[in-house]
Amino acid sequence: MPQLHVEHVTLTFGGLNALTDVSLVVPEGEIVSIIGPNGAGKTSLLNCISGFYHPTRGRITFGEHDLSRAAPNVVTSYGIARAFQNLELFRGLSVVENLLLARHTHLRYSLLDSLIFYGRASRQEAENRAYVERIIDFMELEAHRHHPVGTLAYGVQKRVEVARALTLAPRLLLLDEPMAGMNVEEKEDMVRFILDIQREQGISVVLIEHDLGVVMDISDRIYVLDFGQKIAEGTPQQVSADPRVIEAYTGVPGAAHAPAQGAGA
Ligand SMILES: Nc1ncnc2c1ncn2[C@@H]1O[C@H](COP(=O)(O)OP(=O)(O)OP(=O)(O)O)[C@@H](O)[C@H]1O
Repeated sequence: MPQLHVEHVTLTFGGLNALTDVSLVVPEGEIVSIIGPNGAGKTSLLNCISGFYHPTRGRITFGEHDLSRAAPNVVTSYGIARAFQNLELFRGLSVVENLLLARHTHLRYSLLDSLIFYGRASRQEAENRAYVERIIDFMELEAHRHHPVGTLAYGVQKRVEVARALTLAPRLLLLDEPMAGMNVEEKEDMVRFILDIQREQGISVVLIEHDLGVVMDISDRIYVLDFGQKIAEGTPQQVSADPRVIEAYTGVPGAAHAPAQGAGA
């Protein structure tokens, strides 16, 4: 499975550097979190990886693919899917319809294909439905499958958003604050799903999350951004003991003995 490499990426908007010389690696099958205070550049980095922004300088690769100038649909075709902070779902459509639509958009076959290769198109259609049903089972959405997404509890909608990304059969999943706005029970469920995605499906995960308790619990590796620069990286233990991280979160210089965990962002 390919690794993601972000190499010396700088992203500039007008005079502002949203990212300055940021490098990171996401090894196969690992959960890598990106944390940092508000405005640190986390979403900008995710936007660069997923093709919504292109780095001003630097390079991003996924296996043999260069993502630095790739459009979002091309990045998706390389096996990278993203679940969005603000849900990208059709609220009037049911869970099944949303997932089928996402899978169709990804695995498009033309009208001509459908006419000439009718058998192939209908077989593909049956496979799509079976695939979507497996994702529904995996994300425990059976009870909601025919409900319009807009009528579901917020925590369930976030789960559908992750399911939508999974229908693209990714090898790397980008999760932008998947637990924002959730209660404790919903967060525990989401943590379990993220761990299952990693362990059972072998999918690598890049996670942006403000709940540092969750981040410390489930990450293999953490990168810390502040004002667009990488200020620390390492295991949860290393990062939570790093004085630069504690200072970035608390604003207290040299507060080396204050616990970073639960500092909030
Ligand atoms: N499209 C844009 N145009 C101009 N500035 C932008 C744009 N996108 C992001 N920025 C700026 O880049 C900086 C980093 O923003 P970004 O949203 O990446 O931070 P973040 O760490 O994700 O913050 P948060 O935790 O609040 O979501 C901010 O100063 C932001 O205002």
